[in-house]
Order: sequence, then structure tokens, then C-alpha cells
Amino acid sequence: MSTSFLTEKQVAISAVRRACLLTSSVFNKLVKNETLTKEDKSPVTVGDYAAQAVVNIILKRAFPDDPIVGEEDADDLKKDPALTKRVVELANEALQADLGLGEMAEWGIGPGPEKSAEELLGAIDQGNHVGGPLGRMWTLDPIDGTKGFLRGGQYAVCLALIIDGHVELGVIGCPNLPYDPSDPEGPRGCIFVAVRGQGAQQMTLSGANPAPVTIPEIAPGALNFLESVEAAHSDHSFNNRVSTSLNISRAPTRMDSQAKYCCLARGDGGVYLRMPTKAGYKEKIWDHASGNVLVEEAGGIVTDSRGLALNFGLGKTLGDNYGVIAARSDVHKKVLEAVQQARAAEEEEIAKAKA
Ligand SMILES: Nc1ncnc2c1ncn2[C@@H]1O[C@H](COP(=O)(O)O)[C@@H](O)[C@H]1OP(=O)(O)O
Ligand SMILES: [Mg+2]
Ligand SMILES: [Mg+2]
Ligand SMILES: [Mg+2]
Repeated sequence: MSTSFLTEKQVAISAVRRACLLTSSVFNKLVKNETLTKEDKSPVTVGDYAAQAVVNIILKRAFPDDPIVGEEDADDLKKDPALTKRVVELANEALQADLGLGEMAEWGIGPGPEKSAEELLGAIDQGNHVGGPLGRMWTLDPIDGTKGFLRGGQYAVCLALIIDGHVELGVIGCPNLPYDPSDPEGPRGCIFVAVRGQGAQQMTLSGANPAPVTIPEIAPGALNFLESVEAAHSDHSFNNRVSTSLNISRAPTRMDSQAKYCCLARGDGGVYLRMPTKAGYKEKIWDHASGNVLVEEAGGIVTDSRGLALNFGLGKTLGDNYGVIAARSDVHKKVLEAVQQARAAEEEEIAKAKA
């Protein structure tokens, strides 16, 4: 098997583009127009299921033997015929759309035949692999940043190829992210692609204007933190403590989803820092795999708060990794030190309070 991953890359881009088309259509039909009635299921649920069905159908068409670790399963969907009908309509619309640019019949990429409800439910459940240390597997978050999706803010469709516990390819679709960070009101919709050893790039959602991305050197005074909007997902006060100790004066940029890794990769914010807010939460591999290879290929380093590499070979979660720090290598070193000092100070305070 070739290790250039050319086919894998084209297939993954096509799958993510079709899923983004679908999630945008769910947003426009169900969220923006506020057409939801009480009986309607959450548009997030519809979008999650349908996007996972679309991506899995495309992956399995090209790589029938590859297992997929997907966030969703179809157990609840199977009990709900009305929701299933909606998912089937939306998934087929996205699978049959003519995307034009970048679709190549010779790669087996392009509009596909209509799928039955049974086939689509089956496709969602093909994302049931549990992960592990050996072999090839894909991991998929069909909508990452569901809160952002509902707000009309940032969310991402995230797909990655993991081989023997290492992320080799990552594709992230960000339908609401401006293509040009210096023109925040300009055209929105980007796809970020990274292949291990081959660099990182971004392109528009239609596949146009591919351009390499690398993390630029950022003057210490211009650095800022990229962090979750949701206070329950990452510890804002800890980030504040760390940024204060690093004399960072710029306010953090808060956004949902792996769009944060994408912004970091193109120099739009200098540090990704995510510390758990409650003991026992284990980060999921689909929430970090694509962003991991993207940031590393853009010249950054990604570790946990102890400086350890993230371990994608332990199953569905990152196991014992605690927190995530991502930044350009020079910045990463300083942030890791500051994080460890802040953790020590925090522990000391807790011990004092208990005494
Ligand atoms: N307690 C938690 N701590 C950290 N991440 C969480 C927690 N609960 C959910 N998440 C996940 O964080 C991701 C979003 O991160 P962010 O806030 O940076 O956008 C989602 O995938 C979300 O999972 P889920 O999709 O199941 O809600
Ligand atoms: Mg997620
Ligand atoms: Mg999700
Ligand atoms: Mg979820």
C-alpha cells in the first residue's frame, strides 16, 4: 500500500465536503429559519446522524475493510421513524449533490446512488469500532462543537486516519470559518488538510485556493489563547492564570470545536490550551485526532499538560493524557513550563485550604 495517502486524502476531503454541505443545509433549514416545532428532534441530532452516514458511506465505498471509530451510533435513531426519514432525505441529498471541483470518478469519488434507510442506518453503525493500538482506522466527529453549530458560530466536521496509534491524515471542514483571517467579514468556509510528512494546507469549502499553512512566529505581546466557549469543556480560570504568568495581555479567543486547532495552524491565535474541568473526563480521539496532525504538520507541537504526546492507540479516549497544549515549538516550551507551575501552585492552594 502506498504511504503517500493520495487516495485517502481525496476520499476524506470529498467525504468532509459532502458532510459540510449537509450540516449547512441542516442549519439553514432547521436552525436559521426557526422552523423547529416541538415535535422536531434537535437539528444537531439530525445533522450528527446524517453527516456520520454520509462520511461512512463514502469511506466504505473506497476502503471497505477499514474500521471507523465514529462518535454516533444508530440505536436511538432506529426507534424513531420520523427522524430516520429526515436523516435519509438529508443524507441522500448530500451523497447525490454535484460538488464539481475536486471530484474524480477515477478515484471512485463523486455523486453516489440513492441509499435506503436500512443502508444509511447500517452505515452509521459502521462507525462502531472501538479503536486500539494496531492497524488502520478512521475516526470521525460528524459535528464537533454542537453548541457552536446551534449558535451559528464555529463547528467542524473532523475526519482522521490513524495507523498503529498514530494520526497520519486529518481533514477538518469548518463551514463558518472565514477563509482569510485578516478579512473576518469575508467569505466563509474552509477545509484544512494535513498528511504526516507532507505539510498542512487550507482550501475553500468548494476545494478552491489550496494554500499551505504554517504557524508563524508570533511576538510574545501578540500571542493569545484559543479556548472553548463552554466553561464546562475547559478550565477558563486555569487558562487565565497561565496567560497572566506569561504576560499575555490579549484576551483569549473563545470558539467551539477543532476550528481552534485550524486557527492555531494558520497563526490566528498562538496557543491552544484545554484543561479538564472535572476529574475523570477523558478526551475522545475524534475530538483531537485531525487537529493533532494538522498542528504538527503546520510546525507545532501537541502534548498533554505533562508534556506527553497524545496517545491515539488506547481505544476511544486519550486514556491517561491530562489536558492538551498545542503551539509552535518555541511557544509550547514556555506554555508547558507555565502550565506545570500553575498546576503546582493550584495544588499548593488546595492543600493549604484543606489544612
Ligand atoms: N466535560 C467535558 N470536558 C471536555 N470536553 C467535553 C466535555 N463534555 C463534552 N466535551 C466535548 O468537547 C467537545 C467540544 O469542545 P469545545 O468546547 O472546545 O468546542 C465536544 O466534542 C464535546 O463533546 P460532545 O460532542 O459529546 O458534546
Ligand atoms: Mg466533538
Ligand atoms: Mg460531535
Ligand atoms: Mg456529541
